[in-house]
Amino acid sequence: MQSPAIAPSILSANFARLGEEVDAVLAAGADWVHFDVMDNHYVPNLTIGPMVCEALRKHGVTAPIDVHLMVKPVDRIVPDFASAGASLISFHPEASEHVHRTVQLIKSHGCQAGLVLNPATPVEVLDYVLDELDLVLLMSVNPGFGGQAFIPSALDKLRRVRERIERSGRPIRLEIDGGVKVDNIREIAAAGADTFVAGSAIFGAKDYAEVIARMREEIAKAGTRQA
Ligand SMILES: O=C(CO)[C@@H](O)[C@H](O)COP(=O)(O)O
Ligand SMILES: [Co+2]
Repeated sequence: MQSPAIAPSILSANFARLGEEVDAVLAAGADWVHFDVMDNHYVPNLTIGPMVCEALRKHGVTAPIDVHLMVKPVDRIVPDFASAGASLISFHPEASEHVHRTVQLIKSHGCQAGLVLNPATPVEVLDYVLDELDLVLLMSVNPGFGGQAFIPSALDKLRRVRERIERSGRPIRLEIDGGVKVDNIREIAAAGADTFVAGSAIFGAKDYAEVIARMREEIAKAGTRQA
């Protein structure tokens, strides 16, 4: 398993002060910046694009930017995000005509590639592409909005994907996204996640550092219990 990474979703940040919000959350101990891209077509919401990613890089953000594409079609926006400074680019298989080709496209632009599984997308979608991936992102809410409740069936799905990753023998990250809080992150980590997106739980708190520290403590407890 990879070392735990906490990736605050900027969907819940104050967009009027985005640069400061990202600086604050990284200073508070976050590892990555989770960047939710929505197109009002694949999902019923509209957010931010490559220009905002580039603006964060120009602002001085050096942490990995974890781009979660909820757009259809996917391929034509990939090069723009790569040039804008994305570190990882993940997409939903339902939004790509040719999943394997999109993975290769992302990697050919120098980014790490992830595939995102919606709550009702079966894990078998990974069967012929897992060996090409750097990350699997499991949605524990339906994509489109922050602040939704964690769907409990994601725990069993995490275990099933974790088994597949272990069998592959490759250092593939397993990321969970949606409804992650201090009070459920231990169970989520014990089920096999190593990368944790949290939007409302972090940006909705007064003290970002305190929430991130408590999340890390809970993740560490899951590790102790597994050992
Ligand atoms: O991709 C998405 C929603 O589609 C997420 O990244 C959310 O933004 C996570 O928000 P919380 O559930 O943690 O508030
Ligand atoms: Co997301």
